Amino acid sequence: MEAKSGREDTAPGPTAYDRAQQPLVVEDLSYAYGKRQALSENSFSLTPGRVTALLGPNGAGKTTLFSLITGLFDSRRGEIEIAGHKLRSNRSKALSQLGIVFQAQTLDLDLTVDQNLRYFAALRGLSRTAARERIAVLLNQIDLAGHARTKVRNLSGGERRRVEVARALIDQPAVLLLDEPSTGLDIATRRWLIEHLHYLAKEEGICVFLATHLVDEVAPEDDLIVLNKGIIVARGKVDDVVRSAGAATLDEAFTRLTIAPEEQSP
Ligand SMILES: Nc1ncnc2c1ncn2[C@@H]1O[C@H](COP(=O)(O)OP(=O)(O)OP(=O)(O)O)[C@@H](O)[C@H]1O
Repeated sequence: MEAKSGREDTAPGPTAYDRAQQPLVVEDLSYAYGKRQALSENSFSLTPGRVTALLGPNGAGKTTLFSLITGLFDSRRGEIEIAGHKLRSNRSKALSQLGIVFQAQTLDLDLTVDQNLRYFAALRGLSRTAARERIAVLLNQIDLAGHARTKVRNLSGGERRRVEVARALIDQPAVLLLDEPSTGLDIATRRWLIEHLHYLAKEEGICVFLATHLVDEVAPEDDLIVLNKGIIVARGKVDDVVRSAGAATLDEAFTRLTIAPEEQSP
C-alpha cells in the first residue's frame, strides 16, 4: 500500500508523479483547422503548487490548446510533456497525470455521486478499497459527503461542478486542467471554485491550469498566460503582465493585449 495515494500495491494504477519533474511543458505547439491557424508556435511550462490562468477572449485558442494537451487532438508541430512523459511517445503515462474538468457537464445524471466517482476510479485503475478511501476524502473536501447516494440529476449545477472537480482528482494527478469551469455557475459557487483551486494548489501541490475569459477569476498571486488569436501575447506574474502592458489594472492590460488599437475606446 502506498500511504500517500491510498493505492493498493496490487492495483495496476498509474505511476506516481515524480515531483522533480515539471508538471506541464509545451514547446512550439501549433494547430490549424484546415487552413485556419488556431495556435501558432506556443511554448510555456507550468509550476507545481500554483494556479496558472490561461486568459483569452472568445476564439483565442484556449479550448484548442486544452484539446491538444488532453490528447483529443493531435498536432505534428510541437511537443507536450506531462510530468516528464511525452504525450506523443508515452501517451498513457502522460495522460494518467492529468485531471480534467471540461466546459460542458459530463457526469452521468442517472447514477449517484458515489457511482459516478467509483466508475471513474475503476477506469483510472484504482482498486475498490483505494477508490472507497479516496472518494471519502474527496467528498469531504468538496463538502458533499452527505450526498454520496444522491443521483446527480438531483444536484444543483454548482454541486455537479464540485463533483467533477473531485472526479478529476481521483488518482491524484500532477496537473488539474479546467476549461472555463465557472460557465453557468452562480457567484457564490464561482467564488467557492476559485478558492478551492487555490487551496488545491497551495495545500496539495497540484499544478492548476485554468482557462477563462473572465479577468475577475485571476487572483493577484496567480501565474498568467494571455492568449490572443492563437498566440501567447503575455506571460508571467499578474503584476508583471500589467506593468509590461503599461496598464494600471489587469482589466486594462487584457484590453490592450487583446483588442486591436483601432477597436479600443480613446
Ligand atoms: N472545429 C473547428 N473548425 C474550424 N475552426 C475552429 C474549430 N474549432 C475552433 N475553431 C477556430 O479556432 C479558433 C480557436 O477556437 P477555440 O475554441 O480554441 O477558442 P477559445 O479560446 O476556446 O474560445 P471560447 O472562449 O469561445 O471557447 C477560433 O478562431 C475558432 O473559430
